[in-house]
Amino acid sequence: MFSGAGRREERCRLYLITPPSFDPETFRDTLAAALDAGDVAAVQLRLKGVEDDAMRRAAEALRPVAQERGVAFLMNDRADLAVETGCDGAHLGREDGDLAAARRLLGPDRTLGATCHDSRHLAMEAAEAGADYVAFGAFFPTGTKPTRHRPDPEILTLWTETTEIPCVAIGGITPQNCAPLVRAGADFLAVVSAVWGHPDGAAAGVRAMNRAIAEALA
Ligand SMILES: Cc1ncc(COP(=O)(O)OP(=O)(O)O)c(N)n1
Ligand SMILES: Cc1nc(C(=O)O)sc1CCOP(=O)(O)O
Ligand SMILES: [Mg+2]
Repeated sequence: MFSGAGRREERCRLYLITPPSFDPETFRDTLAAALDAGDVAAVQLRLKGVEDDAMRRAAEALRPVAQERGVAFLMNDRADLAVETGCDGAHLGREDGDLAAARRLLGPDRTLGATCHDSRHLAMEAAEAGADYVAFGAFFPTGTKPTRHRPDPEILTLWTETTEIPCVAIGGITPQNCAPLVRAGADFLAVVSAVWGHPDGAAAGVRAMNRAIAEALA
């Protein structure tokens, strides 16, 4: 999905991150409905401040829903748990351990993603350490988590012009504001609220994001 420098896709795809809290058994159906509604490249399991067993249970419930549909399933923060629970990869931030060590743990075939805030320097270091994609953000204010960095969309253009490693844009992205990021070259848009918080449900959220991406590229 993300792996393989030199194989960037010519389109921009949706990357879903799970809501801040949910019941895995109930959320399984919500996730299935969202993934059946349109094009989604990846799902990230992001649960903060919970025990490892809660992450394991959530992965066990949700991973098959994604993988059965050909959607990559990534674990946030933890490369070790990603391997243990059969995830397709892990996303690590600056506080989540050494990227090169995570690369070794994940092996060559699983995906490694890295948070790079507003810094091309961090992104270049991440790519050198073996990241399959780099994530820039937060592009817009978000209520999902506190953020300190506000990159200009131009960072996406500068990145895509100079490297083959795909880039993810994140932070406050909605159907209404995503066009500049898509046009600047984001390979993926990562969202939480735009889909799980959509007033007409998550499936409508996926359809709205897909439509907005397509319109931005038309
Ligand atoms: C795709 C993607 N990009 C950025 C993040 C943020 O990671 P991090 O900085 O480690 O913050 P937390 O998500 O762990 O709170 C992400 N998770 N996914
Ligand atoms: C998990 C996360 N990381 C960010 C970063 O800037 O690194 S912003 C963010 C939250 C994204 O949620 P929403 O789509 O609801 O704004
Ligand atoms: Mg993290």
